[in-house]
Amino acid sequence: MSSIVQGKPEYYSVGILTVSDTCSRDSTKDRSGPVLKTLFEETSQLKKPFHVKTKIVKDDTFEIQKSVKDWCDVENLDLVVTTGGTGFGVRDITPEAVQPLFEKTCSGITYAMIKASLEKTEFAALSRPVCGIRGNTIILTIPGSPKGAKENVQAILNVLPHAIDLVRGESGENVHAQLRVESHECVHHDHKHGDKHQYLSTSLFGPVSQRKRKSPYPMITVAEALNIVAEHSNILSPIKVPVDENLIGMVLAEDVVARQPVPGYRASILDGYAVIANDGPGVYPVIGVSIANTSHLSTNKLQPGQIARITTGGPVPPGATAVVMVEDTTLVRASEDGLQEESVEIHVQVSDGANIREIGSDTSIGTIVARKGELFSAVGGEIGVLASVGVKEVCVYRLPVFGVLSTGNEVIDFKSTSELKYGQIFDSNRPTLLAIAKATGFEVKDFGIVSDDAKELEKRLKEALTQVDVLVSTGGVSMGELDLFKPTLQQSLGATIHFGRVKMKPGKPTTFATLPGTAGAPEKLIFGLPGNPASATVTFYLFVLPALRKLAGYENWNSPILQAELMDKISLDPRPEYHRAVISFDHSKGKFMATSTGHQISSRMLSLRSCNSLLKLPERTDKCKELDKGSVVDVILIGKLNKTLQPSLKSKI
Ligand SMILES: Nc1nc2c(c(=O)[nH]1)N[C@H]1C(S)=C(S)[C@@H](COP(=O)(O)OP(=O)(O)OC[C@H]3O[C@@H](n4cnc5c(N)ncnc54)[C@H](O)[C@@H]3O)O[C@H]1N2
Ligand code: MOO
Ligand SMILES: [Mg+2]
Repeated sequence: MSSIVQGKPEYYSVGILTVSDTCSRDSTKDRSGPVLKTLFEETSQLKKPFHVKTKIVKDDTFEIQKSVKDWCDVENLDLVVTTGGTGFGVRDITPEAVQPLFEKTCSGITYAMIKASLEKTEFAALSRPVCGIRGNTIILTIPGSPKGAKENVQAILNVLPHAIDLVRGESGENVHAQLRVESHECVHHDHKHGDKHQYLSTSLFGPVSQRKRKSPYPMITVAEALNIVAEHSNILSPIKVPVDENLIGMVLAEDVVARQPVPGYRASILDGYAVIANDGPGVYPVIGVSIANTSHLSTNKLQPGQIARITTGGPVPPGATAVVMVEDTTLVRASEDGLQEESVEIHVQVSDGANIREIGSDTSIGTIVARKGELFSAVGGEIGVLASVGVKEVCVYRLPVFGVLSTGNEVIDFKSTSELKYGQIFDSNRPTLLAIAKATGFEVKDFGIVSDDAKELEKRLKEALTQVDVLVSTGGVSMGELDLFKPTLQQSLGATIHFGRVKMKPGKPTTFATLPGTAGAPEKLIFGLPGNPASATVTFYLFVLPALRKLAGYENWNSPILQAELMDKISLDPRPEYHRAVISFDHSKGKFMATSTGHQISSRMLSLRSCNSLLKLPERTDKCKELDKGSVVDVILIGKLNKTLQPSLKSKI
């Protein structure tokens, strides 16, 4: 079987890094970045297209180095161009920050740029560009003025493609070989079924024989990954919405002040008689009625020696100073028809104000009834508070909309067929993530299943990204030749991948990227979760859900952590493990108890059945290979506490 498909890479990837304190504060001030972007993009019509991404950093050595290193080491861009910070100013440190990152210097390119600039102005002598190579990336540091920047790049534009080809390791022979293979259609035959899959992917991102055999993504810790996600999960802008049950799960973006008191009138707390407390016990005529709606108020101001019938919530008639409950009275005389009370005996002495809710005694005018940052919890009380003071609309942070997408040639919608062909598998990730969205109250859009085809994937990702704030894809993020998610993000979408591997089990190849929003829209967050079902679910809870909560303005965006005692011993994994478990509060012991959902292989969907928590287990060491029964571990609560556990239950879960 010839599965090797050749094809020259279709893009030159370029990162333009604007280095400027001013532009980092206000990106609209950046002129050289956009000028360079246009220059490269226009040039792309001449040869292979340049795919350009841009970023702005402060005049800060660490920030400059981090961005350049990410683009070289993680994203493997072909070219990194910094603009700014190459002059004689005190804050100009770009050459000093970048030069230590070079593995080779490119004095010819530096010379060509300076020479071209000097031909325009002698002040070009005051620029200090340095150019070099790191890994497979060429790095140029050029001036910050749009004119100077453009001249510098124009001076070397013709030689750049060839320079990049050489740095990529493409000898002339190689290029010819690629051209030869490109003229053939490259088709892989599935022997079992005779299906044809065109491996367009590999022709976009290079032949499988030249794939990386080590992941270029450093393995970062979960804490580091969470920090990166949090850094990019910026609260969305506020919107005005009606006060109703749809507010559940939203966070207030303003303080809300009561503009009317509760109660708005002096209200009775009991069913009984409005009295003048000083009158004391005795027999009194019932001169009127007040039931809980002013339209039924039929009493004038009470005079001493008079009482009025009243219901709970009824307005206390003027002149009355207290209410006596009906149980503390007896009927003395009824009307002739026997239907009405004419006089009643009051048996008790009450004090002034007894059983009356004064105006504003529950909520006075001017009280802050809800604070900015407050969450409309599932308990619902906050909505009732607003309704009680007649607030009809409030400003809340917009809830993020996220999209869900499964990838994989073998992944089949379980609703589309009941019979799988050899090698196929039902898509369990999408239904799981859609269900989590429902349970957590976030709006989700379903973008279906995409085959392992780079062009299809690119199309679907682009389409999805126009409709969502956060995109969650599963599958295709590891080391296989059809794992196209990362290269598609980087090379076709121009997204920045912030991490591509996390030290955790399950979820090692978890990927997080961002794409700048257009026309002032917020940055789009993109999560590439591993295809294995347990990995996709765990990483959604660990990384995506907190991000959604943070975008929605939650102050506590992480899932709650409890401590629980293990009901059985558990072997440890070489990676820190997020072990699916059921926890329950044991009232006799006064603590949470935890039991495993069984075999934890990442493909086993059943490890999530009944699961309400993830045990945070440490990585295995020579000293500690397992945790004994009775050990206490941190537990991330992801579900409800609705099970009572006995040890014997474990095998039945
Ligand atoms: N050489 C290496 N191979 C793998 C590594 C590695 O480090 N080096 N990592 C392994 C780990 S860990 C994981 S996790 C998986 C992640 O795989 P991908 O994200 O690339 O996902 P796929 O290859 O597309 O699929 C993996 C697995 O999951 C099944 N799958 C995919 N999507 C779904 C779905 N929607 N519903 C149900 N099942 C799904 C798919 O059929 C595969 O069996 O990579 C390891 N490999
Ligand atoms: O890290 Mo992978 O998610 O184990 O199976
Ligand atoms: Mg894979």
